Amino acid sequence: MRTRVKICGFTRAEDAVQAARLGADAIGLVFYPPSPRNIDIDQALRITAALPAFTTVVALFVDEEEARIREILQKVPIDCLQFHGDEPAEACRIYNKRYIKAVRVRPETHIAELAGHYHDAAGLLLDAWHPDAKGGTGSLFDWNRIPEQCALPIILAGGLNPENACDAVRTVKPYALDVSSGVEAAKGVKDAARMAAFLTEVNQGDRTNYDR
Ligand SMILES: O=C(O)c1ccccc1NCC(=O)[C@H](O)[C@H](O)COP(=O)(O)O
Repeated sequence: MRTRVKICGFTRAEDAVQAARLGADAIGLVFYPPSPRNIDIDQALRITAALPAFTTVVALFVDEEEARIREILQKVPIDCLQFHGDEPAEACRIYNKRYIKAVRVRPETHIAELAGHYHDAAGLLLDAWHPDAKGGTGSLFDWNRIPEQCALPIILAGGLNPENACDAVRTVKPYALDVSSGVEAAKGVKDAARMAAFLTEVNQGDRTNYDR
C-alpha cells in the first residue's frame, strides 16, 4: 500500500489546490490562535471551496473548547479532526467524526499504550515534542521509539522535508507522512517545488519498499 501524505498548515487556497494537484491525500487546517498558521472560518471556507473532490480536509485543534469545534464543524466541510493537545479519548469521540490523535513524543511516552487508549482513532500522529510550541516546529524525534507493531495506523510527523522523506518511508514504513514547515517558503506559505519534491521522495521510498 502506498504511503499517504498529509500537508498541514495551509492559509492560502492556491497552495492547498497546488498540493491536491500534486497528489497530497489530505490537507490540514490549523484552528489554533497561537499558531502562525492559524486560520479563521472565512479562510477555511475559501480553501475548502477551491479544493477538488477526494482531498481529505483535516481540522486541527489544540485543547479547544467543544463549542468552537462544533461551530467549525457546522460551517466548514471537514472530513476528519486532529487533536494535537492533551485531549483525553472521551473528548475526541463526541463529535461523530473520524479523528486523528497527535502525540508529541517524549522519552517517557509509551506509544503502543496510547494507541490502545485511543483505540477508535483513525490514526496516531507522532510528532516531535518541543518546549516552545505544540507543533509545526520542524523538529525530528527518534524514530527508533516507534514500535514495530501498533494497533493504529502511524502517521509520522515532525521535521520531515524533501531531504528525509524517502528515508522516513523506508525506515518507519508508516501509514502516512505529515509535513508542514519542511515544505514552506514562509510560515503558512507553502512552496510548490518543495511540496512536489516531498511527494516524489515519498513515492521513491515506496518503490524501494514494495517494488523489489
Ligand atoms: O502547524 C502548526 O503551527 C501547529 C501548531 C500547533 C499544533 C500543531 C501544529 N501543526 C500540526 C501538524 O500536523 C504539523 O504538520 C506537525 O506538527 C509537523 O510539523 P513540521 O515539523 O513543521 O513538519
